[in-house]
Amino acid sequence: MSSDDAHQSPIFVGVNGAQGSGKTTLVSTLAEMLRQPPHSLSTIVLSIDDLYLTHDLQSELAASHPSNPLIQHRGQPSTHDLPLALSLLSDLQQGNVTKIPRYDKSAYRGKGDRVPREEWAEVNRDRGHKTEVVIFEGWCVGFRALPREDLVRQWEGAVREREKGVYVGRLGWNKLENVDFVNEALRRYDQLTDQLDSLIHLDAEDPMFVYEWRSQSERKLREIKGSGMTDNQVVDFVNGYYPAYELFTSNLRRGTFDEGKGRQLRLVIGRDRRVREVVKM
Ligand SMILES: Nc1ncnc2c1ncn2[C@@H]1O[C@H](COP(=O)(O)OP(=O)(O)OP(=O)(O)O)[C@@H](O)[C@H]1O
Repeated sequence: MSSDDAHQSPIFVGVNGAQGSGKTTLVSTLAEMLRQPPHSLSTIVLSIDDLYLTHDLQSELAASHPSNPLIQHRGQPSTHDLPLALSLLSDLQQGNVTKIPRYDKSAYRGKGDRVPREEWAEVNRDRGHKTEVVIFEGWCVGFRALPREDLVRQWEGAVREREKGVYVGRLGWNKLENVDFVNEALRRYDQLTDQLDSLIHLDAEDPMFVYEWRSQSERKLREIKGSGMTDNQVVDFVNGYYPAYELFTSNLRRGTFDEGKGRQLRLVIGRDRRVREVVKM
């Protein structure tokens, strides 16, 4: 048997957390720990943000659904390149030499575009050091679509709350067909989620923290680089994502995997991003 035949598939660890919840900090620490003795595991970090559609394909998607504000820019399920993601995961699984896509969020004045392939990093070239752990992070990694009747029930509830003036989220401001489009697109992401061996969920005690966290990072950008979103721009920006947190977080809290205990870790974090509770599921 050749050494390639003996290749063992890497372990795929998903990391889900709202924007600004501390995913990058967690995954870089985790990757570094795994690379060091006594583990000494060849570990790569993959972000779903690097798998967004190219600028051209995103523009086509937006133009083909002009009345859906949720998909006019990158972010929601449907705005990632699933065929690219699936072929990448398959290559990693098989230990093939492959390149890791990269996305530049600053291209096209912040609209973003994929970086040319020649600039992607290559992995698995060295037969003796095949990837053993893949950490796959992103704000929607591990999310599962809702059965349509649940989606409709949640959306109707949000609309009723909005009419009574007690509503704090964003879901109820959207048309059902728009959130339905995202939910149906997410169903296709099962092909990615089903390849995960385990998932770490950074679960904000209150998902509304995301507005504050984003404001903090934009304020820092303004200080360092002289440009960054104002607080009002942050509210508009996060509004575009927020319905997904409302829809898909409770499902994730129940567990993303049907089978196998001990595959999911829920870290409940407070406003200061410190862990308040650890739940092994
Ligand atoms: N455990 C923690 N305790 C306190 N602060 C933290 C913790 N983890 C991260 N932070 C801080 O929170 C901020 C956001 O962290 P980070 O960039 O890791 O989040 P993120 O989820 O990757 O954000 P984004 O989705 O916007 O890329 C950073 O300033 C980081 O230093």
